[in-house]
Amino acid sequence: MAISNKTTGIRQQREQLPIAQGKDAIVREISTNDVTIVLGETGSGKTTQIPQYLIESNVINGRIAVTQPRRVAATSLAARVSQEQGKPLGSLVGYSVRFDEKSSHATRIKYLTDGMLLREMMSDPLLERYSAVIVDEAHERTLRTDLVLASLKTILKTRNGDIAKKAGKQVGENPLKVVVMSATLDAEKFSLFFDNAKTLYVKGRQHPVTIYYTTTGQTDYLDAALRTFFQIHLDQPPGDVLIFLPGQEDIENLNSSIRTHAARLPIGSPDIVVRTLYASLPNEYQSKVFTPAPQGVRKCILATNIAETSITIPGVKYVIDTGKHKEKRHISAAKGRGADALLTVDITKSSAVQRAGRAGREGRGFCYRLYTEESFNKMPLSSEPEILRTDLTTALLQLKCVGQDMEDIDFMDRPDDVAFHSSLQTLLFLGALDRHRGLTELGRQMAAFPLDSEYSAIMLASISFRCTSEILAILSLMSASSPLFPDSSTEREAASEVRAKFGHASGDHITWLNVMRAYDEYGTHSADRRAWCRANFVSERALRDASDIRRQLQDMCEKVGIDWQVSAGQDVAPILQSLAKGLLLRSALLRPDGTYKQSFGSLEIRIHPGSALADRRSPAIVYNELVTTTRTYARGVSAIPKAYIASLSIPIDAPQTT
Ligand SMILES: Nc1ncnc2c1ncn2[C@@H]1O[C@H](COP(=O)(O)OP(=O)(O)OP(=O)(O)O)[C@@H](O)[C@H]1O
Repeated sequence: MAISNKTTGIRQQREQLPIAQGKDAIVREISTNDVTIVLGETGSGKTTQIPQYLIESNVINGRIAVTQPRRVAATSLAARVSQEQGKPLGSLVGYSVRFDEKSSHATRIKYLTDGMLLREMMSDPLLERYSAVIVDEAHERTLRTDLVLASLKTILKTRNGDIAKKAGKQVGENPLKVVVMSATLDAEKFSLFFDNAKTLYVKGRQHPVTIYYTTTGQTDYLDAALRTFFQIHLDQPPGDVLIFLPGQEDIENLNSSIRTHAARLPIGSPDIVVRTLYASLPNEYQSKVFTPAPQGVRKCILATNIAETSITIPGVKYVIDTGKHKEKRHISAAKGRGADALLTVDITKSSAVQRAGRAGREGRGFCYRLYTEESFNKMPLSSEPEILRTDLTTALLQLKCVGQDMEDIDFMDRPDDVAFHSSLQTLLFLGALDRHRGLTELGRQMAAFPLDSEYSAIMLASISFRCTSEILAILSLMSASSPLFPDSSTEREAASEVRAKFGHASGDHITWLNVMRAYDEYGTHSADRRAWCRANFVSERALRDASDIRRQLQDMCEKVGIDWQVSAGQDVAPILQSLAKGLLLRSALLRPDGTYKQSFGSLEIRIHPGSALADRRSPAIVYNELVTTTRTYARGVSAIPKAYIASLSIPIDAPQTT
């Protein structure tokens, strides 16, 4: 029968993974140590197998959390492991990512983003609902991974160590096991951080991956990727191709070049289907990359580094690695607020190894590195931890809510004082902390929403300004994964004419609200809505995504007793007041030359050309974000009365310590 064949097939696959040989040793070590570091080659079976071994061998009788830096990894791993267990997704094996969860009381293995685990700590500071936490892909050192690692170190002391003893609790009553995993981490550093934790090495990879390098450096990585893809397509046996590119724009460009070239191939050449995968693509589109191509068709997946770790895309035999990725860097201003810059930079050795590891998961694989072997050898092992180059405001607030102070926490790498101080000021200004750095009731309410602190502050301000319905629509669009107005250059002119009817003199936020209102009124029939979006050059994806997010925020409001239906009608003043409450530290004043200067910082800013306010001179503005390319641009901009800024007393000095 088909089902039992499938089950036998999966069982055999599990048994053939390199990790299967070390199963007993792994189980034994984890059962005897509080913390274990597991280092094993990509594809050896760490992420899918270790949680199952721990459950199957009864070493862990409670629940296991397995963290992932990215949501697509969490959801696809949960799907795979429930299939291996022969159980529906959300029963024995589940997942939890922001705005999406599939788990139940029966769930024993939960794959979740590290951000979601931090969120769970707010209601369960010692993570007592878990008997084991597995931190996967720890080499990535995302901000949240570092926060999870630091928190686990504190939790271990309470649940397993001295503090439990002192509190009169029997040590071992509900001890926690921690496993830290990766294919490419600096095991010694992690082991030292966890008081000389035991390191296990899983030997061997399932299938060999042959690596090719270019003989000279490539100046145009898009052109090189295009040529390499067609060489594979025309000369190599069947197998899907995964191409790593820095960002969405490159993905879209290469997508259209591949389509154009494919149309010109000689008759009889195999067909090509192109799929894309990047963070701002909504879930349902992301999961399309996992659907097999029809027989005889070669699938080409264009992805950013979100496909770099943890995931297995069935069918992928060839990987093309451009050697580039985008990295967010926080540029600190000499005084006050800085800006985030998204830069295209060379990848690290860890990334190169992980990328190659996406081939060879089901059979022999091939990786074409579009750089020289010498460049590879010169790459640093891993990138600078995110905690050293990012804004810390929301992290700081979350830690406060679980009773931890960033100053007292033992981090693997400590953020510098400037970044720390600027985040403290933001929280003080938003009213989340008092002058003694104590958490306020408002701060606790802010942290309860899965939004950045500034956005939560806007949300809570809307209650007193009586415009929660409108603010929820705006915040949902601000949190949606793709932009409302896609910037396709071919349609730019036509688009701007049509969109003008939604435009509002105050700027982008009310313009977005107008679009969402029109979309809401247009009815619920999905074909009609799609046609309406196309005719108006707005992204249906963004609106659908925003509608989902709004529904979840509405549910959360209901849970905490906020009436989300309160509306300001056509009056925009309360909406702008609420926005200003959260965004005032992101405000700027017009200068005579038409540029802007931050009100609480020293950066010179221009309004992004895609903004509704691009051609206007508004005396004072607030913005969602700053993006630095050759210049610094404000995106998501609204004009506000200058008096809002002047009237505020900003506690700009260092907060007092007690
Ligand atoms: N969705 C899937 N479809 C088919 N095979 C899969 C799938 N997920 C995993 N596998 C198989 O299981 C193997 C082990 O995957 P797993 O994610 O556990 O490896 P890993 O050691 O954690 O690797 P990495 O560090 O690259 O994440 C893969 O190489 C592949 O053969």
